[in-house]
Formats: sequence, C-alpha cells, structure tokens
Amino acid sequence: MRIATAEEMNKIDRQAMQQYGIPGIVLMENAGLRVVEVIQQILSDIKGKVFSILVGKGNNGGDGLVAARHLHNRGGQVKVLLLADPEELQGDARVNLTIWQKMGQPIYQVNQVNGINILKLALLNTDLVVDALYGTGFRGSVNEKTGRVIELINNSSLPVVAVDIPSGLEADTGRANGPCIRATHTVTFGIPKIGLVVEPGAGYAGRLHVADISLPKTLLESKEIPRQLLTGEMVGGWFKPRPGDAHKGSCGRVLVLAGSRGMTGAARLAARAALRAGAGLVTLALPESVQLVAAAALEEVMTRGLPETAAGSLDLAALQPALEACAAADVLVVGPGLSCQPATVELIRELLPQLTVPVVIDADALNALAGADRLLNGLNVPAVITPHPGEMGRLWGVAAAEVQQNRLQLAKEAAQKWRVVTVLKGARTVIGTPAGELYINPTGNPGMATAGSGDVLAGLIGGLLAQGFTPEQAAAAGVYLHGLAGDLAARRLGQPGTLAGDILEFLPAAMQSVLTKEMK
Ligand SMILES: NC(=O)C1=CN([C@@H]2O[C@H](COP(=O)(O)OP(=O)(O)OC[C@H]3O[C@@H](n4cnc5c(N)ncnc54)[C@H](O)[C@@H]3O)[C@@H](O)[C@H]2O)[C@H](O)CC1
Ligand SMILES: [K+]
Repeated sequence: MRIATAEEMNKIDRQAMQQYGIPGIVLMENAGLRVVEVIQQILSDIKGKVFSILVGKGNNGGDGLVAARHLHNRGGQVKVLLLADPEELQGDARVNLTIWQKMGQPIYQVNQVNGINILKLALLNTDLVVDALYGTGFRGSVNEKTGRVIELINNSSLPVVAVDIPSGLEADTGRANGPCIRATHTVTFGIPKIGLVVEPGAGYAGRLHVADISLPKTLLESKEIPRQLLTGEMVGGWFKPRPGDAHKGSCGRVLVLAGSRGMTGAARLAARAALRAGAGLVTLALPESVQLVAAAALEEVMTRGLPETAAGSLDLAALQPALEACAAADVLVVGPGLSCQPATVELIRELLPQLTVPVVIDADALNALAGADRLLNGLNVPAVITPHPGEMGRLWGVAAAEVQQNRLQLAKEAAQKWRVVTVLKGARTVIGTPAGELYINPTGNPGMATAGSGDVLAGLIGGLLAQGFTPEQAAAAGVYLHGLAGDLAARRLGQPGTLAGDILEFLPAAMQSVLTKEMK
C-alpha cells in the first residue's frame, strides 16, 4: 500500500476531479459516509447516540458536515461545533454547511467569545466526537483558541474519530508542533499519509482505517509515490514453497561472523534467528576462546573458532579463515557482538571489499565503518545494513538526534549514496533501497527495545536472503516479521517482560500468520 504526502494526496484529488471528472462533492460525500460506517462499527448502533462534530473551515470540515448529515439520518443526535465563521467555508464544504442549515439542524459557533463553554456543555452530553477541524491542509501549529478546544477534547476521555488525519498533526512528518487531537480511530481517505504511520503521528491516529472514497486505483498505486507501507500479504507473497526434495544444503547456508568475549549472546541470537528464518545450514564463526561457550548453547548451529586478540575479539589474522568460511556459505551476517577493538575494526575493513557473497552488516561491523563509509560503495556484493539511529549517525557523520529528525529522507539518501539496502531501525523502522524506494514497517512495539533484539533481526534478514529473497525483500520481510513476532510475544508476555529470545521463539508463528494469509 502506497503512503502519500499531503501534496501527493492533493495531486491525486486534483487528478481525480480534472482528469477523471469525479466531482469533489462526490469525494466529500463518500468521505463523510466512510466515517459514519466506521462509527457504526465502533458503536454498533447510532440511533439515540449523541455526536459532537468539530468542523473547521476547509474540506476536512466539509467531510465532517457530510458525516453529520448521515449520522442524523441514522437517528443520531448531532451537534455541529463550528470553529470558523460560516462565511469562511467555501466550495463543497459550504454546500454541505448550507444543506445542514436547511435541515434546520443546530450549529454552535465555538470560535465566539464564550465558545469554550458552549463546547464544554456539548461534551457533557456526547457519546462520540468527530474531529473534522483540519486534515491534509494543516501546517504548523494550531492557534491558542483551537489549542484549548483540542485539549478539552483530549481530556474528555470521549472516543474521538479523526477525519483523514488528527487535527494538529503534520501529514508529512507525523509531528505535532502543538496541541493535537489524540484519536481513538482515524479514517483516512485513499491511502495513508506518512504522518499516520510513523511516530508520534501513529500514536495520535489510534486505530487507522483506510477508506475508499472512489479515488481511481491507478492514482493511488502510482509509482510516482515512492513509499510503501509493508503488509502481511506483500511479505507472504515473497515466500516460495520448498521443493519436495529440499535438503539442508539447499535451503540456504548462512555464515555468522560475530561475538567476542562477554558478547557471545549476540552471536548466538543472530545464528539462531537465521535458522528460525528457514536457512538450512548456519555456521557461527567467532573468537576461538569463546567457541565452546557458544557451541554448548547451539545444538543446530555449527561453530568455528577464529584467531583472536588478547581482549577476546576477532583478530586481523581471522581474515583468511573468514574468507574461506564465506566461500562455503550463501550469505554472510557480520557484526553482532564483535566489539570495537582496533584489530577487529581492521579485520572488517579488510574483509568487506573482498566478499563474494551477499552480506548483512549490523552493529559493530557498522561502527567499524564510521569514517570509512566509502567501503560500502566498494562492496562487490549485494548488501543490507541495519543501523539503529546511533550507528546511522556515526556512519553519516551526524548526531543521532539529527538522524531522528529526518528518518525517511536519510534512509533514502543513504541507500542511494552507498548503494546498499538501508534498514534504519526505530519507531517506525524505515527501509531505503538503492533504487530510491522506501518501505515503512507498521509492526513492532516498545517491548522490543531490549538487548539482542537487533541481533535477531540481522540473523533473520540473513536467513531470508540465503533462501533467495532479494536484499530488498529480505530486509522488508525481516523487519515486518521481526516486529510481528515482537507483537505476538508482547501480547502473550507483556511488553516489559519480552526478551530478544522471545522474539526469536515467536518468529515461526509470525511467519505462519503471513503464510496462511497468503495461502488462503
Ligand atoms: N484527499 C482527498 O481525496 C479528499 C480530501 N478531502 C478532505 O479535504 C481535506 C483537505 O482539505 P483542505 O481544505 O485542503 O484543508 P483542511 O480542511 O485540512 O484545513 C483547512 C484550512 O485550514 C488552514 N490552516 C492550515 N494550517 C492551519 C493552522 N496551523 N492554523 C489555522 N489554519 C490553518 C488552511 O488554510 C486550510 O485550507 C482532507 O484532509 C480531507 O479531509 C475531501 O473532502 C475528500 C477527498
Ligand atoms: K481531522
């Protein structure tokens, strides 16, 4: 499913009207109706219920007036609370205001002097609020009066259905520069806007409903919109059924180069995640003094001890044996728990340009490239990098806070600059591809902010890559399934109690859920 900016959405709107001749009033009527249908699902009955509809001066307000009319016709008691002067409403919105007036229905001017008290009274006897103040036309922050209205709504603990986008939220960034409606549900039209699927916007939106208002499909699926929301059916579609004569050597061989004294857990998690992803054979190559520690905990994974430094991390002398081990693998996963020992950094910088198999570069292998990110361009193999904001900042040469201010753009630029699939982890994880595509992941929860979670992701992506997923598919599917497994774990164990190992244990269930949907 594509994800739009406000401008892209307005362009779709204009094309629908001008190129296809679909009148705006039809789009607005459909929009208002879709909102009412969601309300019908939420309340199961509209008859006798009381609705307060906050109406702004633009077309978002127009949608709200259409919803008011249909709620009234279905037996609802509807109060339209206008935060603008009637004269300010133009075009389709004005048409719907006039219809409401001709129906002799109440309109309360909340932008007057005692408007706040009118609103307080209205809310005292309200079952559900509809937020039709601002939609994709919103920029900046609301004025002081509207801010008080929004705070009143948010503190009322009434269910709120936001029309298209919660008022006060920026459609393109998901940021709220001031008071913003915290909706229980958001009914967005056509396709989601970026701000609804990244934090903090996703939090303000509540449960997101994407409503068809008869915008032509070809406009909504246009590749000119270079962003997609990952979905279960997309991921399920990338899995290929295994041939009947599959054997462990034909289901993908992964070499994991990871670990150091005191950090063997990261290596073990990555190796097991590659197996859980479905790889047939996984070998974990790590410093020889901790090989037994790892081997003892990994029945299904082969281990190989490599030359190490006095600190118990991989030494430059591990270069040749590591390259030999790569020759017997389909994919290399390098980084979890490696440490940043100078000799280990040197090893990574020597190894990467000589690789002959696709690679997932994670954690300390990325830190080893800080200041040497040109080595990413020098790779002769397809690659996926999986930085968290701190690692991305060190690679890009900026503070993590700056990375967080510009996540989508940075993931896209980095992927195109380094020509590697770039997984910028966080809420929400975004994936940039060298071709300029962006994926946003909807799964996952704060319970996954736990040690080892990233190690599981790196191994999972490597395991998928080894089974024939393209780097872009392996990264996207890995991120989606990792988050889904985290959601399943949190549902069973609670967010605080979820460990990285639990994400690992729930991976099969996560894969099953996308596969069965796909197989239906
Ligand atoms: N996308 C579609 O296919 C359809 C969208 N519809 C609805 O139309 C809105 C967008 O309407 P628009 O008139 O462009 O703007 P808004 O209603 O979102 O905003 C009203 C108005 O407010 C002004 N404004 C912007 N920022 C501020 C601010 N910080 N303070 C005060 N005023 C502000 C600005 O002038 C805006 O014009 C879309 O979301 C849908 O709900 C169609 O109705 C159906 C098809
Ligand atoms: K709104």
